[in-house]
Amino acid sequence: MADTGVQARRSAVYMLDQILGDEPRLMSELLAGGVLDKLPPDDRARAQRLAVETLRGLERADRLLQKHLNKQPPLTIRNVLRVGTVELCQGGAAHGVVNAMVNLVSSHNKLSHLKGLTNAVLRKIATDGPEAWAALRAPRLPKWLRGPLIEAWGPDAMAAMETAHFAGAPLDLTAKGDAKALAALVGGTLLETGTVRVENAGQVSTMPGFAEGEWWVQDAAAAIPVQVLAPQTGETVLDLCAAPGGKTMQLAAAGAEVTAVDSSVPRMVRVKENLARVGLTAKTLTKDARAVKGSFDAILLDAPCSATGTMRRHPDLPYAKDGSEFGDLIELQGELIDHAWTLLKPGGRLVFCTCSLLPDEGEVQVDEALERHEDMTVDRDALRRDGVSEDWITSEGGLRLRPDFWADQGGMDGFYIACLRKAG
Ligand SMILES: C[S@@+](CC[C@H](N)C(=O)[O-])C[C@H]1O[C@@H](n2cnc3c(N)ncnc32)[C@H](O)[C@@H]1O
Repeated sequence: MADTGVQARRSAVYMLDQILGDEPRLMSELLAGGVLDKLPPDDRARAQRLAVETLRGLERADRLLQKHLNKQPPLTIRNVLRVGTVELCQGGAAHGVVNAMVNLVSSHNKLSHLKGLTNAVLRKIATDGPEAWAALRAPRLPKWLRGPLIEAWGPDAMAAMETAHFAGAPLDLTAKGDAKALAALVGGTLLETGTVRVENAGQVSTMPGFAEGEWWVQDAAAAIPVQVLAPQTGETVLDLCAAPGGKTMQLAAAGAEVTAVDSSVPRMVRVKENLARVGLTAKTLTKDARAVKGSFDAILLDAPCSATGTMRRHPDLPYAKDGSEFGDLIELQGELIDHAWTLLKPGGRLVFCTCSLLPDEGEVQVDEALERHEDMTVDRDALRRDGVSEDWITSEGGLRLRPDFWADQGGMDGFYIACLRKAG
């Protein structure tokens, strides 16, 4: 019998039930908990793609669906309809999508009586949905996050960022060696900053050079902090908050003597696995960065943060979070900067970065750190790298990267990066 895709769709709906439910979970937590482990690899990829695409287009899907619903059905049926709507409006074959969704509902213990509704609504969407979909605005972020981001960057930038979130993200790779050779190997584009960008990539682990450890996945923006740090062969470099190790691998590939620290046991296992796959070495310490001792030539602090810069890759974040834990993270970031400063040799440099769009986790952190530390200055010259625009340099001397930058090349994650020099 032909694969009807019911299993992948059922798993996508289950993930959406969890992410959008009363006790919201992040997709990364669900995946780490093995939510898709029982599916064959193709279905796993399909389920994840369907859930991600549905979250990206959630507002559009809900707008189309509200025309056909007199009252809100239970969350699972809403998610069935949302997944079906997104598929239908993005070119899915009407017959296949509607049948799969009706089968999915028919086999549900408690909701099978809603198969008629599912059938009727999705048939209407199949008829008038695709044209209406294309005319709708790019989905907006939920208010709790939209407000602070408009305050920080203004309404036009917000709209551009929402367009970038809806567009999603290509696959970005960092080469262990020659980036030009990697671009040729994987059929990607070499960006000015040295990242290799691949459009419409398939399964990562089957791509050329993966098994040989010739590259790792890393967003173009996330590769810039290590370039700003500019590690030299033989320098002692402390990589604080290192897991899963993208920047650790960059530092080690540059020939630095790297000590990588992360407080998470399972995430540190991933650092070790990643280093082993690419054949690079670093000393690893699983502990709180605030308990680290020693003295280093250079330090990279990729602090835990809201991760709001990564929403084009993680569209679950604005739904699974509500900002309530951001205050604690902002406080921790300040503590981490202060402790890292005690570990830096005179004349050394600390690169502080976060994958956040909130100034409190970037520009404001640096402003406040400069007030606390008389021996700290900002090194603007360190930011002048190939592909890095002068326009991205902020008043206090950091680098502000946003998802709407490089829009014609596929965008980049949001990041903040600053290089802080200690007096010699
Ligand atoms: C943004 S991620 C780091 C990404 C990593 N640098 C990379 O490039 O792959 C932040 C990390 O900080 C770690 N973390 C959170 N609080 C920490 C603490 N107090 N000490 C050390 N690591 C911490 C988390 O476990 C998480 O792995």
